[in-house]
Order: sequence, then structure tokens, then C-alpha cells
Amino acid sequence: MYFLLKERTMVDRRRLCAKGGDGGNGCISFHKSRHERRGKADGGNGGKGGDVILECSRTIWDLSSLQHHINAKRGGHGTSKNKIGTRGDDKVVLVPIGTVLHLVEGDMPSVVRKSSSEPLNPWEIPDTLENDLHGSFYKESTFSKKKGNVNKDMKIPKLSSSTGNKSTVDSESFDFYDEEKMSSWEARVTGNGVSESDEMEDTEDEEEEEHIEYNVAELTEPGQRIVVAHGGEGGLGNVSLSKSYKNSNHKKHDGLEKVDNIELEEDEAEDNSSLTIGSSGSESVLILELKSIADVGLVGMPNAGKSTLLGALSKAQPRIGHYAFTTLRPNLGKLTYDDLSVTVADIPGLIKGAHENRGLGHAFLRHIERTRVLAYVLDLAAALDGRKGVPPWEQLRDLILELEFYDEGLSGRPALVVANKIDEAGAEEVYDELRSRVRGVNIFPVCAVLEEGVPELKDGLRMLVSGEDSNSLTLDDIDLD
Ligand SMILES: Nc1nc2c(ncn2[C@@H]2O[C@H](COP(=O)(O)OP(=O)(O)OP(=O)(O)O)[C@@H](O)[C@H]2O)c(=O)[nH]1
Repeated sequence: MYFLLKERTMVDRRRLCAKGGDGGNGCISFHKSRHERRGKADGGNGGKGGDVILECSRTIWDLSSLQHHINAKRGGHGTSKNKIGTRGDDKVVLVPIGTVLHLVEGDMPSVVRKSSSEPLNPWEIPDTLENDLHGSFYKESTFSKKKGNVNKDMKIPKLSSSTGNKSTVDSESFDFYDEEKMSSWEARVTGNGVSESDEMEDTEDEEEEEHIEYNVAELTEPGQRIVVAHGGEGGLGNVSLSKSYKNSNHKKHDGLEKVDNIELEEDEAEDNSSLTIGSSGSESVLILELKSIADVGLVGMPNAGKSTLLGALSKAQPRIGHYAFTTLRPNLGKLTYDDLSVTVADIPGLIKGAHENRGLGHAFLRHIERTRVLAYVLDLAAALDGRKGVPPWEQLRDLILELEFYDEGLSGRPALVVANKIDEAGAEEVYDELRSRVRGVNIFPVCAVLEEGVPELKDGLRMLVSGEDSNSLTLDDIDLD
């Protein structure tokens, strides 16, 4: 029995600017009493700023809920009676399993922690400060530009770059889908004059000009956490300042008061004031990308019927049009069997030249790269009755070529073939010919519109995903003569 869940459009890539909270300022205060007429230092340290943390979660499906700018809270200021400022709240952002991080700017995501509620010792002077106090000379940048280390346990995936050219191989000029459709699709506006394609292209252009460190970290386990921007350290209150100077046998003076009977020079007092200011939280710019978007990728030329098929498989209602490229971003459907749950992605139609980034080819191919198995969706009716299209076996050849041009081995994944639009007049004969020309993989005749052949296809997909069927398709398996 199948349980079918609703389909939705997914966001699989997002740029994120993260900023840790600034540290709170330390307090300069003196408690005076009858016995302590000169006053005793009692100013507390500022609280540490919060971190921005990414947490891997099963409950998150894609990156659509992620904001572009995420700031953690600043730490509270220290107060008299040696009260420490509150620690700024961390900002924990849930991301899906398989989120890969690319670093555009800032510190390496460094710390993997299970919980953000680590008890903070308010009396502790941060290492960096301790060193500065006893070391050479304090500089504010020491706080704000603290360089993190990559966690050794962090899994570094080997994903190929998403913007790089995969191949320089030329392909023949494309004549299957007319240029008018292509340009109308590219110009299609999806609201406020900005098309999704424009938005994606802008992002890719922007990225090409940047120096990006790809795949610096990956979130694979639910509950796994990575700090992407650190909170600044709190400034020192005069209690901590006087203790530190005492320890280091420095003689200092604030110009007006004697602290613990230690004489302090006036010029040194100015240095002290900078130590009381909390440091800025670190900032980073990242690109988050989903490594794996689905178990099954529906791959086909525009108009082959992929969206309709996804709807038939998952009772979803993706956008379906009578023109090419109805789908600009992958739609996802979930197909749950008794013992297995399978995600199916309707990947935007590929065209000849996609590997050269024609028609947003790279973006589309990147989606395919992140599916486990492939279902080639062919349009049996494309070449019928003098239509402009090419026969299904040639569609198959073109699809395999595009995958191979983009990334050698991409077409080597387990696959099956969906022969769609079997209901059209003359399609049965084309299907018979397809069967005689294509060997090695299962071929399912389907009418996605009427949902005919869909149960058998579901069984085929199940076998593919569970590994019972591991057949893949190469050009050698297609008889093109
Ligand atoms: N006769 C017939 N038409 C179909 C069938 N499946 C889909 N269509 C039609 O084919 C056209 C394209 O369908 P889509 O599902 O949008 O195709 P697509 O492959 O997702 O297209 P892109 O998103 O542009 O890549 C629509 O007009 C569908 O109604 C089918 O089984 N039989």
C-alpha cells in the first residue's frame, strides 16, 4: 500500500550571511564603604555574544525556510557588585540532512557541538584576553578575527564544484525544441519582473567572481551542529582587570582611584578602557547546498511529462504547462511504501547543450548529480505525425550524452526508462520499436495523464531504490541505426 504525500517546490541552495553577537562591555565600578574609602573595584565582565549555529535536522526538508541574514544576540553588559553580563542567545538554525557548506568569506566553520547550553564560567577570563594581558599588547582585532580550526571529525565530502565548467566538449546545434520556446521560457517572469531563472543566473554570476572554498563541511547526522559565526568575548570589568594586573605584577593606575593599593600610570589607564569593551562577533558568508535532494531523479527533455508523472506518482500538483520548461526548480514528491520511503524529484527538462550551461543546464544537471537513481522519462509522441521532436531512443541518447559531458559516470547510476504518452495514437508502435532498440534496463509504458502503468512503475522504482535492480544505461545499450 502506498501513502502519498504532497509535493512542493524545493530550495536546494541558499546564500547565508551569519554574524555572531557582540560581547557585552565590562563594567568599571568601585564599591565604597566606611572601611574602603578609596573604593574597591566591583565591576563585572561583559557577557559573551551568542553564536550562529547550524543544526542538522530530519524535520527540515529543504533550505526554503532559511533567512539570508542571521544574527545572534549580543552579550549583556557587566554591572556593579561584580555582576556578569548575560550570555547572548545563540541562534540555532535547522538545516536538512546532507547540507554542504561552501565558504565565501569569514572564518572556517569550526566547532561541532551537541548543545549550545554549555555552562559558562563568568569568572573565567578568555584565553585570548589572558594572553594579551600578559603578553605583548592588546589589539581589538584579536577578538573579532579569531580564526577557527576545521574540526577533524567533520566529514569533508568530495562534491564537484557547482559552478565550474564540467566539459568543453562541443555538442551539435540543437534543433529539437524551438528557440522561441527557449527564449520565452527564459524571459518568463514569475512575479515583480524578476524571473526565477534570472535570480539563479545572477547568483551563479556573482559566485563566479568570488573566491569560494567549496565543501568546507557537511551536516550528515541529525543533531550535528556547526558554529558558523562566533559570538564576541565580553569586555573585562575592573575586578578582572585588577586581578590580572596584580598577577602579572603590573603597576597601573586609572588616574583618579587607586585599585587595591596599586599605583597605576595615567597613560596605561587608557589601555584598560579598551579592554572593557566587548569584542565584535565574527561574520561569515556561506553558500549552503543540499548534497542529496532525492532518491529518484526524473530526467527527460522538456515537455516529456515529468511533472505530470510526479503528480501521478505522488498525487502532487506540480505546475504543468503545454510548453517546455514548466519546471524551473525541482519539485519533490514522496512515495511511501510499507517498508520504504522514496523521494522523487521532477528535474527541469534537459536540452542539448545543457552541459555547457545552456538553458540553465548546470543548475539542472547539478540536481541530477544529487539523486541516487535515475528514471529517464521519454516522450513517445514527440516525433509522431510530423511533430518537431525526435524519437525516444534519440532522446535517450541525448540525455545520456548530456549527463556524461557534465560529469563522467553520472549516467552509470541505476536507471529505468519510462515510456510516457502511450495513450497517443501511434505511440504503441513507437514503444515496440523502443523496446527493440534499448537493452539492459526495465522499460515501463505509462500514460501519466490517466495514471496508466503507474503502479507497475512504482514497483520498478522500489526495486531500483532498494538495490534489487542495479541496471544502468550506457550509449552501447541503445541501437541507433
Ligand atoms: N497525451 C499525453 N499527454 C501527456 C502525458 N503526460 C504529460 N502530458 C502532457 O505533456 C505536456 C507536458 O507535461 P509536463 O508534465 O509539464 O512536462 P515536463 O516534462 O514536466 O515539462 P518541463 O517541466 O518543461 O520539463 C502537458 O501538456 C501534459 O498534459 C501523457 O501521458 N499523455
